[in-house]
Amino acid sequence: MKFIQLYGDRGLTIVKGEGQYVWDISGTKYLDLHTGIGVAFLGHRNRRVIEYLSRQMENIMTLSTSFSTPIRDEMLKELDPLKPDKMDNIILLNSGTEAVEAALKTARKITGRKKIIAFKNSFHGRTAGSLSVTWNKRYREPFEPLMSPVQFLTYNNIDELKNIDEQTAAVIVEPIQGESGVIPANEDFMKALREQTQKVGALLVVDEVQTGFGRTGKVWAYQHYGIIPDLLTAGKAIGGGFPVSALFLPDWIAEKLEEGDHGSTYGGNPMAMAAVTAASKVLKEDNVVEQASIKGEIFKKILREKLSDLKSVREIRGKGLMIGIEIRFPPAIALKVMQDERVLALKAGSTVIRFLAPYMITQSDMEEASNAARKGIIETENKRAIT
Ligand SMILES: Cc1ncc(COP(=O)(O)O)c(C=O)c1O
Repeated sequence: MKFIQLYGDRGLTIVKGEGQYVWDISGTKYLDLHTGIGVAFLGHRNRRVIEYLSRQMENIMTLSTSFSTPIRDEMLKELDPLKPDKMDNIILLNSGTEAVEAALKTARKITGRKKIIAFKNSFHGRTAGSLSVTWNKRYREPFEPLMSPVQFLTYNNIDELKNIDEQTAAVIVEPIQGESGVIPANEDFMKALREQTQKVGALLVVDEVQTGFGRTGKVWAYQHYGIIPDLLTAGKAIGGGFPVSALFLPDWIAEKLEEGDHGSTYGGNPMAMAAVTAASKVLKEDNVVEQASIKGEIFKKILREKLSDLKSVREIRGKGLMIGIEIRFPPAIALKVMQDERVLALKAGSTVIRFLAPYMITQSDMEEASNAARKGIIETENKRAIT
């Protein structure tokens, strides 16, 4: 049997993770700012998550949501203070792309309209619906025709928002575009987007699969913008390492959904609910959101101190602990050098080194990551013969 490699192979065999670190098979320790593409924001093997998952495993591991079970009530109670504004309802699924599918289907059903608007450079997943609203043609075109009509507008361009009209069911937006290069939305743009969607009766879906659950220094990244969306998708960090995603909805939308409108065999399984319960407790008890905000500023400052003199560094940006270093070249060489220096990071877009750091990252970790990035970028410059 062979394993089909659909992601680039990093050439490492990892055998253990703890907090912000992972170890390879030879016992070498790495600072992990890759975190399974942003999943381990609460650290590897978070104690609370292990405690809740272990306890749940002793009771029951699988149960259809047709049956109630105590962990569901506990999860709802723990999530309540964290829920997005006015969104009292949740549908649990298993991956980010599934949450996006659920959002798009819900928008079409609620509005009775077909057209979806997304943005250039967006990434929302790789199943048919979410792929339809993902910008990169390389991911999308081999599988067309997909869901339609879909129109892509320019991110952060207020003029183009006039394309959102009475035919539009929903607009889906990442508050910070993650996969395409850690690109934050502007506040004016998000406000205008909220205004225009409200004006024409289109739903505003914020895709917070990557930005959500504290990473950007707010529980939800839309909270940086003084707006309230209609639907919110979450994934990655919300299960503390366990695969789970969610669609959050307000009453007025949830009331219109009926049995059979959506579903998933594994969605809302007891293990996932135990994981979300534990993750929600950690977020509150450990002041994760505040830590992400403060540490993000420190990390950016250290990165700027260590990297700003390099000719190929264009910008260091991001919110909280979602940080990108834009360079003038593809980041592959730099990422390899960093890995050799025992720091794992990931690429975003075609020229960005991305850090999705866990909240327990320390200042000395940040120094180490910045030093590794410096070495990686200098090596890239040398190989490209920049003077
Ligand atoms: C904003 C956003 N939406 C959706 C997805 C898809 O999530 P998943 O890979 O869990 O399906 C991602 C994954 O990176 C993402 O960043």
